[in-house]
Amino acid sequence: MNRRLITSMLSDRQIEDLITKALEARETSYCPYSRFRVGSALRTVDGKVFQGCNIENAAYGGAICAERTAFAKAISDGHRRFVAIAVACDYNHFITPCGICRQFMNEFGKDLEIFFVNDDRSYRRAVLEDLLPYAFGPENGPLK
Ligand SMILES: O=c1ccn([C@H]2C[C@H](O)[C@@H](CO)O2)c(=O)[nH]1
Ligand SMILES: [Zn+2]
Repeated sequence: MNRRLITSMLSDRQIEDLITKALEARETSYCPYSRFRVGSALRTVDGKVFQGCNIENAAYGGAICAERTAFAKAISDGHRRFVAIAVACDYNHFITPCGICRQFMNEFGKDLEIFFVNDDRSYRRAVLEDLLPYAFGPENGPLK
């Protein structure tokens, strides 16, 4: 199903909850090198929400983004199916996931809704498939 042109699968209340949790998750960000705090909140199909933050490293390449932190927490707790993720940074800015995160998230479903959250709680919404067109995913690799 192509969900790009239709409205969110989430209710307004669920969207607001995800926004609150993404903004809150910034507080735990470990970002002494960039000073760019990012928080995320990932909702599973059964309604659980996992929060994530970016975690940087003295060896800069070892950093992990807020999006992948939330996915790692959820997957390692046994969840594989997700409906949406909200991402927020500290600025008046609609942050969008980096290329590594887009590929990482695509493994678990190109239908994922992504909410880019501004400091004032306003947001933009996209579907992962539109952020990573012609993706190489599990249906193309050795699992196909
Ligand atoms: O969508 C994004 C973009 C960037 N970052 C992090 C990585 C790094 O710690 C800092 C600056 O790029 O922000 C995220 O967590 N998510
Ligand atoms: Zn990323």
